[in-house]
Amino acid sequence: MTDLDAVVHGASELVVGPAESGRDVETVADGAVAVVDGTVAAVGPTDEVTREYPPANADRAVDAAGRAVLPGFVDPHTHGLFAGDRSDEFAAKLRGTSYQDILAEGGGILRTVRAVRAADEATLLSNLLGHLDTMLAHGTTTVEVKSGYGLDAETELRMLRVIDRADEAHPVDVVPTFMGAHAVPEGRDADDYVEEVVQEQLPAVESQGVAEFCDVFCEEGVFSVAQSRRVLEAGAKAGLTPKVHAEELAHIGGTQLAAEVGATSADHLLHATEADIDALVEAGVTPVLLPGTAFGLGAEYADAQAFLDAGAPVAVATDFNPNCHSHSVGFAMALSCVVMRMTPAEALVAGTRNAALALDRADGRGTLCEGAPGDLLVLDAPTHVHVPYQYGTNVVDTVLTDGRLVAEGGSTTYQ
Ligand SMILES: N=CN[C@@H](CCC(=O)O)C(=O)O
Ligand SMILES: [Zn+2]
Repeated sequence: MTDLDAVVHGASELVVGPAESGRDVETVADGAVAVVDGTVAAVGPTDEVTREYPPANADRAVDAAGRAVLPGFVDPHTHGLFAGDRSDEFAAKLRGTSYQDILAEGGGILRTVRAVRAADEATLLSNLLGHLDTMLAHGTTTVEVKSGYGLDAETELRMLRVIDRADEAHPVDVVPTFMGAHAVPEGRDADDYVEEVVQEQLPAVESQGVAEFCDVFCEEGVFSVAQSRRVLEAGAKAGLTPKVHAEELAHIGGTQLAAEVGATSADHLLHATEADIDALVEAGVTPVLLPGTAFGLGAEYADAQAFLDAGAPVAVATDFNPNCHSHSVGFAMALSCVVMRMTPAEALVAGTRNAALALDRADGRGTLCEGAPGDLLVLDAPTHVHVPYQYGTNVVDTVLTDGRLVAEGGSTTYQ
């Protein structure tokens, strides 16, 4: 027996997914979508879809009433599990203190590490679930969450366990990434710590089966290309797919490394060169741009146009973390348009289908094509353009995951 979970109909604009060019979106006017057993069963004009799937027969019928319907947002880069408060660093950065200075003085990531080590599992879980609620109300239906605020086997595993429990408990689909190589712990030598990650942390993560990706902060003054390669190759042997934080604060070669190790994504890329971009495209690595981070740091932005012109499937993410406290993919899309000069359609594809590529999801996620997960949004606006156009406003009204209503009017509704 199949179950007609939901029929959403009467959309002024139903965004199915990227158009063939990859730089535009395919839309249906007066569109509808039917979700059966958690999966999109039909999309098309309202009269056709509702003839086959009458709203009266659905567990949930939603009259979009002239508003836009989009695929749920996918956020492929966050450090969304943390404890403590770093708002004072925001103020210090505004007065001119650099991110690196804060880190060198034991602040930044290292400060969050101290707070996370001191937090119990229940506190961490409650923190993460709270952030997931906010993300969901802003339209995120799939999110990647990294460990990396433990920097020892015990705390890294605690973080990954919490990420797994949050995935079980929450309607947002949570993708776990191990990032033991997020910073060098205080008082430790980087080479020595890399060996701890490889010989102690990775085997523990592998034995618990609690992570899908392995990420590393390949950055001047953090982990060199050689150290990052060591971690990513050991991660791959442990069954974890590589991801790389590359060329964020300086250009040191993380992008070429991402291409060499066949990473799923290379992220940040503020200082990537033309040769780097070509290498990523050649190797099929998805570039993930994080304009919210550049915004918060007052830094230069990645050259989105160069990536788009090279034919790269540009993805955007929030990089939600204590240094970039934005839960909103819509805000990242607004910055993508206003600052990186992407079109609203390019920004939407970047925050949906391409973001799913950055998480190796080949199940149609980030689109509303037949067979895709029934994760979708009804905006309080007539077209997708309103997501970046109404920057600073949450234009997401209704959220369904797997065809189930989970948020409405800015609040979650699941139990
Ligand atoms: N750059 C490294 N990691 C994070 C920042 C984490 C933090 O400052 O706590 C990022 O991607 O922006
Ligand atoms: Zn990051």
